[in-house]
Amino acid sequence: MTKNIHKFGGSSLSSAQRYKSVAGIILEHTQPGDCVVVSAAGKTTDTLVKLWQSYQQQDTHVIADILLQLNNHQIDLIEQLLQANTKRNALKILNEELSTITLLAQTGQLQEAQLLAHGELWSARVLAAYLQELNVDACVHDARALFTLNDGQLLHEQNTQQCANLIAHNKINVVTGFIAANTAGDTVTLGRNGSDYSATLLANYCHAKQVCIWTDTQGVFSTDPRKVSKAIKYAKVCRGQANLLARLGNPVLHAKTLSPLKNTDIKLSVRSSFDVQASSTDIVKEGSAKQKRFITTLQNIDLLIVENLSEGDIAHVSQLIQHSLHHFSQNGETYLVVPAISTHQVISYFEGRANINESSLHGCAVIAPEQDISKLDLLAINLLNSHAIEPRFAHQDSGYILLLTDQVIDSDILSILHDKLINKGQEIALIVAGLGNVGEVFIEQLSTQVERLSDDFSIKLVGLVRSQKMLFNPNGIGVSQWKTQFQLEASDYQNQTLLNAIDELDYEHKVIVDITASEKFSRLYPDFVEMDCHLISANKYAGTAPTNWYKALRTSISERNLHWRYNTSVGAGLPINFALADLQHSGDKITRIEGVFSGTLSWLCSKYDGSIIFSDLVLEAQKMGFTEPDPREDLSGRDMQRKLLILARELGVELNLEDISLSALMPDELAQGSWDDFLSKKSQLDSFIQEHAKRAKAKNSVLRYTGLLEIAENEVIAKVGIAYVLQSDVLASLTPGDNIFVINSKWYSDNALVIQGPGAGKEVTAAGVHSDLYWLVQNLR
Ligand SMILES: NC(=O)c1ccc[n+]([C@@H]2O[C@H](COP(=O)([O-])OP(=O)(O)OC[C@H]3O[C@@H](n4cnc5c(N)ncnc54)[C@H](O)[C@@H]3O)[C@@H](O)[C@H]2O)c1
Ligand SMILES: N[C@@H](CCO)C(=O)O
Repeated sequence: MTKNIHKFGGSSLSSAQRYKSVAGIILEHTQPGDCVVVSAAGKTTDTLVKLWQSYQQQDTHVIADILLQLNNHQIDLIEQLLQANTKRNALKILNEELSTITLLAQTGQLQEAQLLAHGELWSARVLAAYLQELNVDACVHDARALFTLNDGQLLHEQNTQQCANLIAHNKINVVTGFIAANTAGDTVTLGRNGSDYSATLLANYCHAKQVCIWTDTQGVFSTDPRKVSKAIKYAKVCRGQANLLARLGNPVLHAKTLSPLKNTDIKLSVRSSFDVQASSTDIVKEGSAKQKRFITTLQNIDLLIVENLSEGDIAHVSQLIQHSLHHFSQNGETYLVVPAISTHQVISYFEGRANINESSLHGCAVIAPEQDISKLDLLAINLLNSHAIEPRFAHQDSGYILLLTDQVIDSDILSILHDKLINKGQEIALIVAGLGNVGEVFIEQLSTQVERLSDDFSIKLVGLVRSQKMLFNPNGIGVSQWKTQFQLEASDYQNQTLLNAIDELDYEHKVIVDITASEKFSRLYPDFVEMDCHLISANKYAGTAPTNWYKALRTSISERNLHWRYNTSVGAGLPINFALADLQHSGDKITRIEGVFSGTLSWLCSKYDGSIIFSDLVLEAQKMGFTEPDPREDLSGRDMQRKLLILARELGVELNLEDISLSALMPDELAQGSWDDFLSKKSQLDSFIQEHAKRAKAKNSVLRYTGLLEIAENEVIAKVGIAYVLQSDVLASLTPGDNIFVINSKWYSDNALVIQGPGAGKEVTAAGVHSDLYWLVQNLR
């Protein structure tokens, strides 16, 4: 049974490498019976159109050149993808076909649709053959045997039957997009972007569950992401809005692509074949997704007034000019928005019923939930006016505003409009993992923060995650009663359950706040990023992961325009990362950071004077919420080593943890075993500390634990460890629990910049996580 239809466009098949990637996607995402619809490879259709034009002009030289170009491109693909007999066969057929085209061109018998059909025939054949070489049971279908039209109308019943007869249930069916046949058996095309249409038609005829359009964008965005970097990718868009978008200038989907889905449950997804891990946009039935805000631009259009415009006219004209059309009524007149290039054709079609009302217009359309339209209309006009753009024609209708102007809406204006019209009122879903010392306080402080940020965004807490249990409610969890709700409703935690729940969220933005101390949880970051989640981490594991993993994470975060904030991973709430970033942005070069970067070790060393045994102080620090869940992470120096690595990476220094030398503040053998094992041997720690304190005292010094990062031209020194500091040293009189960062740079060379203050503690850390949330939201504005 056919469950899924996958469609790959020309850009997804533009080279042998791209074919290989597509084959990889097919291997992973299809099952026997599924169909794979393909467009012509790369720019093949454009080249075939040029060939047709040259044929009409009888330009034999150009015809020969283009044929050579097509031949070379196909040979290149076949040579790189196929082997032995399959390759020889494919080359032979290609040679025969190109000879036939040459002959038909010479004898004046070339037919346009039949010529254009070659693009899809070639790509389907090569892909199917390549799949067979990979031992995939694949067959190829010429869609002219599946889709028949009579006088431009698809014969749905007949086509359903043809698909039932021909689509193989035990193979992967590779189907040519774009082409069909008429009742006489002649080739016809389904128009530009016809392959998307082929895919949804096929889904309808085969009663498939889902169509996936694999393309070169990651989905449907609030506006063109190439022009506006803050464009928001939506996880779900309902069909009504998708349809409106298609008619009002969004190039990702076309109105006719959506038509076969009407009155069906077929899900349509748009995803990137270039970034397979990126999440999709799903086009879902009305009511299954929230209404979103979009802005599209229009260029070079004419506005016609048409008498007695019927749905049949719209269908005919769209077919005629190969373009989605939008029409509306205003003051008793019916208007039709037409690409200026096609106006002449449209006017002739209407035989006197259509007149040009306005010509050579540009402009934009804002699509939004019904209740927002009036206020956005006014705001949009004011914004355009303030940039000296006076709309020549304006129309407000159900769910959209159309503003037609003399000037092109360039990316600068589009960004401003997007900021003010689309970026307001967005919803942010917050998932908080780790409800320990810091996590609890973070949630206690959350309602006041949500209120403070509510001017721009509506923030909803939708997920709470502990190591064993999780509570997830896409509509929001009551912040004040989260504990009771968690006790009553939390279910067992599993990574996949959490990932599925996040994937289903229909929010403009998703933020994972990781306040766990779990390495395992940090390993999910790439999955979160693939689902377009922003990250806030108090957890230090991702920031100190091996360089390759860390860099790959950073790359995919930046490719998706996401944010990752982790200020509390060093110095708790102290603004250390801000300061370093600021110095670097202002052209400074940091050469050295020295100090105490552990709240726990600062507190322990400053408090220890021999009157209370050291291990009791450790237990007290643990109780106060200073230590890591296992305080040996602090005592071993590992936690401070992590912080030094995070600082180094902030400064662009490529290090791994093992590059930072470390001496522990405890005997090595205490690192083994459970926390209880440690407690049973804690006297060893006490003797160890006693011994060091004695040695320090003998040198008129005190025991401290310090870190140093020194960045010279050819050398980086990075170390954390025990230090004996003179009584007169600033570190000797450090307030217990304080961190100190002594920063030297080009500008702070003799007199260092010093940042000092509490470096651990649940309140300051929770506040630091809120600061990260605040700045993340500012970045989204
Ligand atoms: N305490 C501080 O002063 C401070 C300061 C800066 C940064 N941090 C960092 O904040 C994080 C939390 O510190 P804390 O003091 O609140 O620790 P904590 O041990 O009190 O809390 C951590 C919580 O995370 C939960 N958890 C563990 N594994 C999990 C998983 N896989 N999924 C979901 N939840 C999981 C635990 O059950 C626990 O409730 C740590 O990474 C720590 O390094 C703490
Ligand atoms: N355990 C850590 C918490 C802050 O990262 C410390 O004491 O510094």
